Amino acid sequence: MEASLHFHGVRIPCYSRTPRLSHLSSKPWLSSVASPSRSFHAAMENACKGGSLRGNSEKKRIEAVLRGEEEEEEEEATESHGSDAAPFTCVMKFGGSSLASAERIREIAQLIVSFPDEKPVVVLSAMGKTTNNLLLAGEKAVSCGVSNASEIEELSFIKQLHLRTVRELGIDSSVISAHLEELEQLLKGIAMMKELTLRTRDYLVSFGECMSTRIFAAYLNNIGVKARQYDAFDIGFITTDDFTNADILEGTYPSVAKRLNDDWISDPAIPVVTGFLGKGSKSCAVTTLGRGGSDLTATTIGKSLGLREVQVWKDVDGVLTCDPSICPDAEPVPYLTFDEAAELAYFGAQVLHPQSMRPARDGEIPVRVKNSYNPKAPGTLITKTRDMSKAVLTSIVLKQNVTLLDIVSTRMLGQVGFLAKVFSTFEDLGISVDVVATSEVSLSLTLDPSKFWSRELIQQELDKMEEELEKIAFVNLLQRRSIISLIGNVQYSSLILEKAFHVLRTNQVNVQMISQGASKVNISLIVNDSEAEKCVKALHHAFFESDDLLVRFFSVRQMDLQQNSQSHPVMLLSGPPSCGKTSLIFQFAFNSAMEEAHHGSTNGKVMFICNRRKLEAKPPYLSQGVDSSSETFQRIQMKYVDDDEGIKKYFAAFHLHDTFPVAVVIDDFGDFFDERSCQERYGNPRGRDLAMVRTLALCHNAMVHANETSPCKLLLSDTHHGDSPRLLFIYKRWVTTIFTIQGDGSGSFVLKDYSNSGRTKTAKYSIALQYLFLEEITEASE
Ligand SMILES: Nc1ncnc2c1ncn2[C@@H]1O[C@H](COP(=O)(O)OP(=O)(O)O)[C@@H](O)[C@H]1O
Ligand SMILES: N[C@@H](CC(=O)OP(=O)(O)O)C(=O)O
Repeated sequence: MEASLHFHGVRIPCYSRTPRLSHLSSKPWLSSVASPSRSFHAAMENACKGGSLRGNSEKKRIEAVLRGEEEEEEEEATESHGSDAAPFTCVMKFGGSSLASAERIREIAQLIVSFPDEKPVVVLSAMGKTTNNLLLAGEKAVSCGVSNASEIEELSFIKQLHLRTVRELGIDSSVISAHLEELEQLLKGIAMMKELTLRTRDYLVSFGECMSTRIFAAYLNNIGVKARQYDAFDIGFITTDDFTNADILEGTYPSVAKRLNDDWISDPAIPVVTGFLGKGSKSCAVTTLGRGGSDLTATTIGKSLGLREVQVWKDVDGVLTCDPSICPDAEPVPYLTFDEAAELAYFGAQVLHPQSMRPARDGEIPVRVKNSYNPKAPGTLITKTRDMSKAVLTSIVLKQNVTLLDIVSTRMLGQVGFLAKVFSTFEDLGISVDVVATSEVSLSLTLDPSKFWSRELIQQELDKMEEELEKIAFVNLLQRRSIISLIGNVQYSSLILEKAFHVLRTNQVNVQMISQGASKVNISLIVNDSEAEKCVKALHHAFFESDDLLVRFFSVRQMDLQQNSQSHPVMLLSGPPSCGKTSLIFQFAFNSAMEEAHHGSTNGKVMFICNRRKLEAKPPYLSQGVDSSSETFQRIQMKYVDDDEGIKKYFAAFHLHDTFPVAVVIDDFGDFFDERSCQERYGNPRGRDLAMVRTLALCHNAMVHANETSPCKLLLSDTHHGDSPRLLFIYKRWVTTIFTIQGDGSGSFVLKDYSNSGRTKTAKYSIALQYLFLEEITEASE
């Protein structure tokens, strides 16, 4: 008899945040992508003297703003921000890695079309490595001389890439030819001026996004998907004037909403918007939002339109447990909160822009990080809250080349205002601080080496800072340090730290500073740069890669559930009566099913074989935090059998299955073998042993067969009544891993795993109030 466990499914949170358009303009705001004069003079005038904005419509708007007509426009825009018409459903942002060639552009266009229910706003970065090439070209132009500017290698790369792409996509090259010409003129201008100001640098890099969006919109139109290109600086992205690192200003939200909504209403077309770019509120020049800033463009549009979701399409399966270039085995993190994602990005994970979570958090717009190379992978969903009860460690992030500062007050203990003085010095010098640990008279902190990845702290700034601080304190500046951030549930900080310090001690690394932020999601450890990567690898291995079978018996955060090594296909859990074995193996089944769900498998099932009567009399206790309405339960198939024949039948037909379960769990395996009937069947006083051995051999063969196709584990539980597991000698032949349970005399139980060579892992747990409580996990050398 086979049955499925039926629980109520989890409802996916639905954010119905329809923008309200109460006051629709009858006069459509016609989009204008007219090119200004593309001459050298125009380019330099724009970049160097303050123009920087392409298009007459833009100039008119700026004049209107300067004439004080801005408020009226903002008011109108605010009204339009809140209407009931909802032309758009989501933002789809594609980074440079997703747009590296004509072939990739075709795939992305198909990907967009493959979601017929979505009405997206598309946000694009520059193609491939174009931004880097533009920056390099600009730097070379400073010193190469005007006559050589056209020959700059990176300019040729950019031209070749874009011209080849339009040719291969069958688009008229006129969509980008004016930009390519202007770009060359601009580089000549830089060569003539022999300088590259931050303002010019922003204007220079803006060509990347301006061209990619024009190509993409033209291609969509070519394949019959109506699209309209937008330069962000043309549709209301107003920023501070911090060139290379500008901040979005509040006025952006209503302006962008109005422009996109109005255009849609007058002439529906998929908007294709430049990521990364804005317009300085004072200078009216093109600004950029810091490297990787298209993510911020995407979430800003999401908030501005109150959309259901922002999708950020990358070249990885979501936010990973670590930078894959350091840990190739890094795994996707299925769920994150905005706080975790922001902390992760701020502390150096290149996958998201550090500021990009702010609009999403403010507007409560879920962000989904997906892989454009592998759209079926579930990716990472970032929301305001998630179930943290299961979360221990989410991800490990490394930020290198950090400066550590030890500051000790020169005055007596208890000096009032010491910290205030120190921080006002940083404020005066415009230096931002990352990690802080303090006592009343001393302070250790790290300085942000590159404010949002664009600005390096230069030696003069450090000297000045030292000089100022030495007026009130002894200062010790330590460079080339790294911050290792452990992002996770700081409620389990003792557990995290215990494990982390064990790893660091084993690797003979001394931690120079440690800080647990108020964010409740981050513990930062400071180590020497030279040791940092080694530490991160070891920590990642310990937290995410270790073959930690023991944790599978308890409620754990999804990411702790790494694929078990195939060296443990058959396992036995042996313990005394009433020690919670059924609960432990049920949790194991649940965790295996959950892992399948998070790996995106649709058909991964777990088979739970047991005696129905016994299960109903003593149902398993779930660990606290396991959601009993979870859809994961539907992946667990119950198979009720009465005796060993039932088990044998199941495994005898195992090879006939098209797909195999990811795990088979058998509760109270030994109890299925009745002494007397086995003796009669085999005509042998040791009939029961014989029956068990034969069934185990069958089980083992079935596992070997299944594992040739896909990973499949078998977990048996059995009861022992003494110090050693009953019939251990029989099991030993067929079972690869044995877990034993013993009472510890104080009401708790101790579960031991001997499978890690040289080390014994022990989990202490108890059963109270109908829950299974994991008290601690310890590891000791044998
Ligand atoms: N924790 C992490 N999770 C995912 N990716 C990371 C992480 N840390 C660093 N990365 C790197 O970030 C890259 C994805 O970001 P990015 O290159 O900016 O994508 P795109 O160009 O599509 O915007 C990945 O290729 C990966 O190498
Ligand atoms: N093109 C810009 C902006 C951006 O967001 O790029 P990407 O999404 O490819 O990281 C950069 O390289 O910084």
